[in-house]
Amino acid sequence: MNRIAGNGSHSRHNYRIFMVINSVGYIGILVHLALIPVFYCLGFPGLAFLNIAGSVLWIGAWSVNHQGRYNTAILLMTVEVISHTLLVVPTVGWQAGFQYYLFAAVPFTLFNNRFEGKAIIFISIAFCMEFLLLSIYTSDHPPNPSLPDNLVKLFGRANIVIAFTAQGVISYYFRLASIYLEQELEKQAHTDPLTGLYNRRRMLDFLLQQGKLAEREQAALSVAFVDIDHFKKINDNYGHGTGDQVLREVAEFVKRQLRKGDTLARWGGEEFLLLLPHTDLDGARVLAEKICGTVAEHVFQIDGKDYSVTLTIGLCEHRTEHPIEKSIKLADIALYRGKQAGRNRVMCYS
Ligand SMILES: Nc1nc2c(ncn2[C@@H]2O[C@H](COP(=O)(O)OP(=O)(O)OP(=O)(O)O)[C@@H](O)[C@H]2O)c(=O)[nH]1
Repeated sequence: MNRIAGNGSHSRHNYRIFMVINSVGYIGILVHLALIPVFYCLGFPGLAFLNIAGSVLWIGAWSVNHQGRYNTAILLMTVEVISHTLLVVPTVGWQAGFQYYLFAAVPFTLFNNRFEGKAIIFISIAFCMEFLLLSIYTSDHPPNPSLPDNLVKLFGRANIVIAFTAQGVISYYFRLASIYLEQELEKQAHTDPLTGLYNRRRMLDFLLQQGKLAEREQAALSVAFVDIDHFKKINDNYGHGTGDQVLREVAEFVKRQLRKGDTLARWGGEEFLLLLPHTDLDGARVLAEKICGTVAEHVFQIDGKDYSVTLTIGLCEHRTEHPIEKSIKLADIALYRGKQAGRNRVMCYS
């Protein structure tokens, strides 16, 4: 179980499971506690006792949920709903509507990630069979004669409202979970997992967008390749893990020096691409010099050891009569020339 121990908090993945059990748990506890005196006063001590047992199970489920034992909580709640409806519906009658809780129980059990495939189908069919059997054996019978008609109607309507509320709570958290997963997938498709920067695919979208915008507004736009010098040596001398960490640290360090509208992406390997809207070549050069200088002076601390790196930056101002792909190529040529000229420098394409 993926629980963050110690402070009673739950990992984001399990948070929704925790919340749905917690919310449904409050409903279950309140309803069962409220029904104890009701059934007792109506002369059904057996049903009052059943609600005491039900309350104990719901409180138990609520409590184990707070300990991070979500599957146990779901199991306790499911057992309670099945046995409770099985005993109450034949006693008070179909019209009192206690069978509606079986509808909410089906999606609820699907939250239990221990159940898969066949188990889910079996459990769903079991709920359906119970509902059908209760319908066959009780729906044609009049309500229990010891219960006043008005009370049976009140039970029937209250149970519909409560079962719908429980269903709503469960659906709401299902929805949150699926929205969260969609966002996660989208983020993963656009993000470089090592540095957390945009990946090449997303950067291409930005480049095309900004290229069109620059053309429409006749605004300046610059692109720059930022490349770590002799990065292979870092890998060879200190290992791939340190190389990864250097990549992360450099990415973070460069990102901190950018303006809000600038975009930095990992283009591949030890190479980053920088997109600078509303920036002409002079402005881009000033920024690139600053980045180059600060990185060269900075000491990166990784696992208690000091590392220094330098960058070579190849710059190009985008000309709107060309496609943006051409500017990327020209910035790459500038980078190559910078490397040839001795590295640790900014080279502009001219
Ligand atoms: N640790 C790590 N290394 C990577 C990653 N991606 C690429 N590399 C390494 O980066 C190195 C790039 O080497 P080269 O292309 O020769 O460039 P360089 O050593 O930086 O030399 P110059 O760019 O010419 O200064 C290779 O050794 C790749 O294996 C990565 O994600 N993590």
